[in-house]
Order: sequence, then structure tokens, then C-alpha cells
Amino acid sequence: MANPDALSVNRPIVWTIAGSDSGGGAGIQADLATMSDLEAHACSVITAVTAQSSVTVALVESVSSKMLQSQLDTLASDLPPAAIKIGLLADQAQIELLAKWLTEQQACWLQSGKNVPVILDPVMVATCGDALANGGGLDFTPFKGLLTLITPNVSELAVLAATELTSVDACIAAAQKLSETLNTSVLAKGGDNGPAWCQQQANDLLVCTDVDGISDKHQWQRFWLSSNRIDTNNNHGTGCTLSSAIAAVMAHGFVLNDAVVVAKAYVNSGLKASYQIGQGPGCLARTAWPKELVDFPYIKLVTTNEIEPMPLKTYRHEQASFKQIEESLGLYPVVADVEMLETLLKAGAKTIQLRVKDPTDVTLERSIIQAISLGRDYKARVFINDHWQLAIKHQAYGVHLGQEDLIASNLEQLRAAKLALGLSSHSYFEILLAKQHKPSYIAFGHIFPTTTKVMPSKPQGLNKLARYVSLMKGELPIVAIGGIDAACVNSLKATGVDDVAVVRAVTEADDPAAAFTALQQTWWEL
Ligand SMILES: Cc1ncc(COP(=O)(O)OP(=O)(O)O)c(N)n1
Ligand SMILES: Cc1nc(C(=O)O)sc1CCOP(=O)(O)O
Ligand SMILES: [Mg+2]
Repeated sequence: MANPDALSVNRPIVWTIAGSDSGGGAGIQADLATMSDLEAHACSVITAVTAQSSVTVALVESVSSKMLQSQLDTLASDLPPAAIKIGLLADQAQIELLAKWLTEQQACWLQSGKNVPVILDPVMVATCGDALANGGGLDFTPFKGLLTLITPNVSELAVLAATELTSVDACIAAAQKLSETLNTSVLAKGGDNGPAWCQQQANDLLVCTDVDGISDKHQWQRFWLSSNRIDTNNNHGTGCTLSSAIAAVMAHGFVLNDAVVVAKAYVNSGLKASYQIGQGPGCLARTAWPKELVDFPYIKLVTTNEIEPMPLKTYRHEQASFKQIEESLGLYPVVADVEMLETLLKAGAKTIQLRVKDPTDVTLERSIIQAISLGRDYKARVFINDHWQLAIKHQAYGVHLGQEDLIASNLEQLRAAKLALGLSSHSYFEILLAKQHKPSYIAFGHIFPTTTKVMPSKPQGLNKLARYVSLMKGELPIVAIGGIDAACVNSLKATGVDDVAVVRAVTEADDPAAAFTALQQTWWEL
């Protein structure tokens, strides 16, 4: 299997615009260590120098406007950023200067078709409790429309929303309001113990606002991201680490929702290995790109009638798994009609999917009955795409559903009917959502460009696939889909992916049966 670390030869450039922490646990020092650990090249624009240890902030001195501007301009001409993290801004003049600079830059980036994510961690107070900036007095509205994400903790959210936060719904309302005021996504962090947040868990609230490249069904939604609380006092620099990790992961081309869950896993893993270095709160360890599923959060859509995040203990154990796939799915053709399905079953396909996308097709139920019956004749596993009620009614082997279909389907009925379940995913975020349902397999796509389907996301490519595979290996069978043909099966196999699904490479071949046989043989022989 390919080593995902070895695949990232090019380090994207990520900037941190923040203050120096002489104690080394937070600020610029934490940002540089995080970005470098997450395989990015880190550049720094220093806003302030702090005389700080693990127990005190003795002095904060901001750099001059001339120095701030010069750092920005000097870097921009030679080391342009793929993503930017903003941390401590010492005064209002720095906010105004940076907002003006970002406005000009974003016009240039837009012209050259570049989208540079900007993550703002509105730092106000150090972990030891001492003030770093005149937080209450700072006005962040000059950043309206310029940010991708803002990451306040509960106290910062209360200051920014100018309200007391004494209940979960007050936190949700404040995060929503902040997202509208600044026209940005918000990650309201629940890592700090507070009256509004569960004590055993770190529950972060993600408010999605016009996020690039995610499913329409996740756009404008709010999600709880929950992890068990890691019991340590060594949490100095947690917020800096989280926001710089988000910027670094986005610089690698991951969508915002992915960057947030990977960054949260990175922080969890860093907290577990954290260490005390002075008399006060110690620092997070740097534990590289997260690869342990246990460090990733549980994701739950916030619905209006259910605002509390569920206790982790309950939801981790409440559901039974869907049917397990005993024999590999192998080369898995996805076809649009029964005729093609029969041709490929005759050619030896042992797993196949009927994917009828015409909603007006009056022969749909008949096609599904025929496909299921042919599957029995040829002892093959026939999955039905989308039409889960008909699949249950006629006892198909399994159903394949997309993330969008999940919302409208009744998984309990599918589970009770003992059908296998395949779920689509297009990101870390969707993989985690899919895995929570304990399906029979998870499909990742689209790996390469495809004309079979209009996709809201960009092609994943092999590097991302290798990362997903290394996270999920041993959990569930993983099926790659999208743009797969004879020319790429070799490189797909090298990622360690379990199975591959194909449409055009088989169905649009001159001789689909021969194309299937040849592709299948190549796949098994690799
Ligand atoms: C094996 C496999 N993977 C992914 C898909 C796509 O399913 P979905 O997201 O539901 O999209 P549609 O196929 O319904 O357009 C699939 N069908 N099979
Ligand atoms: C149906 C489908 N689902 C995808 C996903 O990524 O979820 S990609 C895809 C089309 C795959 O077709 P082809 O092999 O012709 O590229
Ligand atoms: Mg579907």
C-alpha cells in the first residue's frame, strides 16, 4: 500500500499572522510547529511580541503598522499563501490594516481564479488567564466577507455576540448570529468547560456558510462535532493549534468541513500526548497527520427540535451493523438497465448495481424485480441504487445510497430487512457521517474526473484516497469510484483500496462483457 506521507512531496505554503509566544506553546510558535507537522511550509507575519511563560503574560508589544505591512507585502511577492491563519491582532489599527490588505489581495486572487481560505482565531486571553489583546474592545466587522471561518471559544463567542451564554441554545443562536454578521462559517469551540457545554465531552458547533465543494445537503447546516474530553491541564495553545491545522489541511485542498474534523483529530491526538514543561499548563505534542479513527469527532446535524449533542456513550453503541461483506466486492460494475446487468452477470460479475436515474421510468419496479431475480440465478450480489423501498419489497441483496438519499431513507427498515448497505462519500466529513451508520461498505468518489454524473465536489485524486484508506483500513470495505478505467487500476490498487466501481469503462466499451472480464482480471492479478 502507498504511504500517504510519501505522496505529499509538494508542501503548500500556509501563513500564520499572529503573535509570538516566548514560552513556545501557543501563538506563532505553535502555528509553525503545527503547519510543518501537517506537511505544509509555514510563513509567519508577526503582529505582536509577548513576554510570556506558562504562568504569565508579562508584556505585549505590537509591531508597527509599517512592519506589519512590510511582512505581508514581502511574503506576497515570493511566497503566496495557499491558506492563511490569523491569530492575535493586538489592536484595531491592525484589524483595519489587515482587512484592507485582504480586500486587495482577494480581488487579485479572484482574477487569477485562486481561492485562499482565511481562518480567524479571535484570540483575546492566554490559557493562564492573562489578557493578550483588548478583546472586548476589538471590532472584527472590517473582516466581513473576507473570512472562510472564525473559531471563537465560548468566552470569545460571548464577547463577539455581546451576550451572556448560559445555555446551549444561546450558544447556537450566538454562533448563527456571528456567521451572519461576518458572513463566514463559524466553529464555536466547546473545549473549555462552561455552563453551556457538556462536561464529559468537547462539543464544537460548526455553522456552515457558503462552504466551497460540499454537498448541497450540508450547506447552511449546523453540526455538532463531539469528542470525549481529554482530561489534561496541558492545553496551552489548543486554539492556535486547531486554527493553524485547519488552514494547513485546507492548503492541501481539503474542503472546510474536512479540515475541521482532521484538525479536531489532530488536537485530540496532541492532547493525549501533551506534556508539562513549566509551572503552568503544558503543551500539545505534535503527532503528525491523524490516522486514528478514535481521534475523529462524532458528527451530528443540529435539528431545530434536538439542540443538545447526544452523549457519546449512547450513540457509539446503539446501532447494529448492516450485513457484513464476506467475500470481496472486487470489480463492481454499475449499470443503468437490466439488459446490461444480465450481460455482465453472464460474463462473471459477482457484484453489480442497478442504477436507474430516470424518475419517470414506468418500468422501474419491473426492472428491479428482474435484476434481483437474475442476481439469484447467477448467485451474484445485486445492489439497487436509490430505490430502497422497492429493494426491501423484492428482497435485493443490498442498497446503495448517497449522503443526500440518507436523509430521506429509513435505515431502520433497511436494517430490519437485513439488506446490505453501501454509502457514498466524498470527503473525510462524509466518511465519518457514513461510518456512523455502520454500513456494509463505503464508496469514495469521484477519484478522477467523470462525465457520468455532475459532482459538486472536485476529483479526489490518489493522495486523498490514500489518506482515506489509511484511516478506514480494517473497519469496512472501501470502494473507489469515478473515472476508473484500465489505465488507472494499477495506481488505485497501490493506495490499498479494497474494491473499484466502474460505469463507462464497462458500459460504454464496444464489448462490455470483454471490457469487464479484462478489467476484472487486471484487478485480481495486481
Ligand atoms: C459503488 C457506488 N458508489 C457511489 C455511487 C453514487 O451513489 P449516489 O451518491 O447515491 O449517487 P447516484 O448514483 O444516485 O447518482 C454509486 N451509485 N455506487
Ligand atoms: C455514479 C457515480 N458516483 C460517484 C461518486 O463519486 O459518488 S462518481 C459516479 C460516476 C462514475 O462513473 P464513471 O465510472 O463512468 O466515471
Ligand atoms: Mg443515489
